Amino acid sequence: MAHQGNSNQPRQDYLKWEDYFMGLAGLAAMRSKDPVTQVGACIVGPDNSIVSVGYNGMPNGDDKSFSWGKGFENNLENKHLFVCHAERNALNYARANSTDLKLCTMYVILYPCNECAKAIAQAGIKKVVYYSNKHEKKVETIAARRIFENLGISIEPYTTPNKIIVIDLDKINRT
Ligand SMILES: O=c1ccn([C@H]2C[C@H](O)[C@@H](COP(=O)(O)O)O2)c(=O)[nH]1
Ligand SMILES: [Zn+2]
Repeated sequence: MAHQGNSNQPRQDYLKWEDYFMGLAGLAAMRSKDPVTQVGACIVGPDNSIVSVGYNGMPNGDDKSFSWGKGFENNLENKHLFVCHAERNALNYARANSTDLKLCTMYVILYPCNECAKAIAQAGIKKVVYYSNKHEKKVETIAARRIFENLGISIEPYTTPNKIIVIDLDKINRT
């Protein structure tokens, strides 16, 4: 029997495309400084090329002038009025590179809010795959769903059972 390392067969447990793209969105989310909800988005071209990634963060990464709090009576102490959403950051980066997004798909960790849904629609993206819908009862999410439905933008949950993707950087040294 051939030693595994000498096999002439391709690996079978390689990362499938959907897992790769959602994994990249998850990796981008790990850059977020939001203490509660870290969101990442990955925009993918029709040829499976990575067009852009983004995550939620304060404008220009300024964490000193803005609070990451929420639930404060004074809305100006809450993060929500200030934080730039992952989807918008990914769209802005793609636009800065003049990419036509019409045939692209967006993979995103959280179901987009209404503002992101509008930006996705304006960019011409026709397919969105999301991981969590933990804010599904919020009016922003309900409005987003209406935008997607009315404009015929496909919004699908990520269904792959692969919820944990381990990145073992040192594996290369053991094989
Ligand atoms: O479409 C969206 C919606 C939300 N976000 C970001 C904005 C905030 O940083 C968090 C939400 O915080 P909660 O504590 O869960 O209210 O998610 C986003 O990037 N994209
Ligand atoms: Zn949003």
